[in-house]
Amino acid sequence: MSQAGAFSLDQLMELAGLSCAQALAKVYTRDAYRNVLVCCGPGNQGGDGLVAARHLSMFGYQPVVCMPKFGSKDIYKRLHRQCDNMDIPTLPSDISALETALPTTHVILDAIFGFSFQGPVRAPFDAVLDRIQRSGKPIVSVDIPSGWDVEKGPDVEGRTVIHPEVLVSLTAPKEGARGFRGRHFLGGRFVPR
Ligand SMILES: NC(=O)C1=CN([C@@H]2O[C@H](COP(=O)(O)OP(=O)(O)OC[C@H]3O[C@@H](n4cnc5c(N)ncnc54)[C@H](OP(=O)(O)O)[C@@H]3O)[C@@H](O)[C@H]2O)[C@@H](O)CC1
Repeated sequence: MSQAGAFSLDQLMELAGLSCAQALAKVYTRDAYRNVLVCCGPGNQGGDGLVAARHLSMFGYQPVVCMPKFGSKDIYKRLHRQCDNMDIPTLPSDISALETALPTTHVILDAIFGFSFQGPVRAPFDAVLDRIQRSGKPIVSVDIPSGWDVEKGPDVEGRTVIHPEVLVSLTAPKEGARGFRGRHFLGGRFVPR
């Protein structure tokens, strides 16, 4: 990871979010999948999601941000302000707003939990994972699908987990994603081969 240390968190997040937006755009064309619901968690992965929303907007998509709980770091506020400045809407934090948005959503970017997630899923994200997984919409997950154990993968008893069609691993695929059989991209290439 020595080369990753040469970048600031802002730069790492920018590269990660851009990779995610590019991967989504490669699989889901703007003409057929214009409405992208960008679901963000309270950690750095949520920051990746905010960056991706900005780039998706520049690519001609119509992203909507779902961020039911804001993390405390200043960087998330700055990234969210950039989305505001680009007129990218953010849903109200209640679950009914997400339920209302899902029928008109074409594709979901799952930027909820990354490698620091540890189960079981706590509110409000338990309901968020349930609704987006049950929506039947195609999902693109960032780094590790939300709800999956970063080492052991998706088979966690009694837990709703996201089953994406596309995964964008960042820097290197995580051990838990070994069994993933969908379309798999590697983004944020900060380390040597
Ligand atoms: N590191 C890097 O260089 C870079 C990393 N990058 C990206 O960041 C990701 C890792 O980011 P991270 O470490 O901030 O944590 P992440 O997984 O987003 O979220 C943790 C948050 O979730 C929460 N939470 C946890 N468990 C929970 C539960 N059971 N139920 C409910 N909530 C739970 C918990 O919040 P809290 O408990 O404080 O409310 C905590 O704050 C990584 O996968 C990659 O995508 C890129 O930006 C490039 C640079």
